[in-house]
Amino acid sequence: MQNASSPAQDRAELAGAGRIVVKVGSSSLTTPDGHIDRERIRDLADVLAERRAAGTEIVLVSSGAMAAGIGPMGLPARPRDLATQQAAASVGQGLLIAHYTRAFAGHGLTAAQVLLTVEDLMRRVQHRNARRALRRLLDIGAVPIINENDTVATHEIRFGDNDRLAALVAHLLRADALLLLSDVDALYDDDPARPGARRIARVVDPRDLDGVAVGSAGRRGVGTGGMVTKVESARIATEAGVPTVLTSAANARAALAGEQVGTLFAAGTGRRPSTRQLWLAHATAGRGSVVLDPGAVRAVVREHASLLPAGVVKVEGDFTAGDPVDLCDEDGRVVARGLVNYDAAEIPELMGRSTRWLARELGPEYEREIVHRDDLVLLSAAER
Ligand SMILES: Nc1ncnc2c1ncn2[C@@H]1O[C@H](COP(=O)(O)OP(=O)(O)O)[C@@H](O)[C@H]1O
Ligand SMILES: N[C@@H](CCC(=O)OP(=O)(O)O)C(=O)O
Repeated sequence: MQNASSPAQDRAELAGAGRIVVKVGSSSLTTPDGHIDRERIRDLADVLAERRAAGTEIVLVSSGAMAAGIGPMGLPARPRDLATQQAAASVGQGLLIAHYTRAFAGHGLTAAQVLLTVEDLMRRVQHRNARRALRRLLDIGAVPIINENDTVATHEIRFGDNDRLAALVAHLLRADALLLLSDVDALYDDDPARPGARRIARVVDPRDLDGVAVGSAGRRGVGTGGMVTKVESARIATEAGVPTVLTSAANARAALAGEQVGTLFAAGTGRRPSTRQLWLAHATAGRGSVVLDPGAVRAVVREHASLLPAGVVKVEGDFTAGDPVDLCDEDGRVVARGLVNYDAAEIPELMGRSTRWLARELGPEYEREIVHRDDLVLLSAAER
């Protein structure tokens, strides 16, 4: 995606933004022994309230639930098993919101907890619900504080990290900017702990990151995705037209003022993809795959057609209808991802058959596509 703006213009967009999504990581909110760092929460609320008072709508995506549950539950470290993680998040989330509520109330602002699941952004009806509720909260002047609903999320159905969730929320709400706050002041070209690592001030094209050592979570061990998910988040947001700044929580005020801190990822200028397409492309993994013959690859990639049973030659994996699956060519390259309309076990019987034949022999419900074009996104390999 092209971008012709200058560094100063990009920063000015942040300074003048009318609606900003701010994401803050666990490492910036909790102490090493697994408790909430009250001072950091107060500092963050001060900065955001200042900006709110200047008329900007603020949506906060806050991590830290699980990290904040570690101390109160008497755990020695971040738990490894899912059930204890869910329990810790449940304990920590309540405490986190209590602290935010108090800190924002000090500025006359109402904090509002919003817990989202993958389904809330994926499915059409829930998606509209989520957007309507968030918009209403902004209308009444509240500060929505979003987190993933960790207590009910399992490995199979979760965003997994709030960096990408924040980008999807920025897209959902058509935000003017996304601010990612971490414990590191910028993206560096190498692990920032290494001598000689240099700050990257501006990223205009994904190719600007060629050769950059984008590493995983920091030493504290409470963050989840490290720089990988932050860079991915910035990619999702900028593809959706939302400029993104990555910096430390300590630099939040300067970043919001448009100062040249952290790393700025400039927004693309292409057509905005749907949240569903963004989600499919960036936040899901295929639960299996279907292999397409060359004609079907052409139809899907070049003509943006739905995938019909006639073009499928093979099925792999054990998915059920509604799951994301990879669409591969006969050389095994993934060309697209989509939400499948059949269980894996049903497809062999349908492969190579025309929809008309299927409807006549098996009934009208078999006239449906394997993947409908609205539920399908091309992946970069196909677009090259
Ligand atoms: N190239 C890089 N530039 C900056 N930080 C990096 C890089 N590679 C890895 N990191 C690490 O990523 C960490 C931030 O990720 P994480 O711990 O998940 O934070 P958060 O809890 O804020 O989401 C930093 O503390 C840093 O050690
Ligand atoms: N939803 C999880 C946070 C997941 C996450 O992305 O954490 P982080 O990498 O610290 O932003 C929690 O509140 O514990």
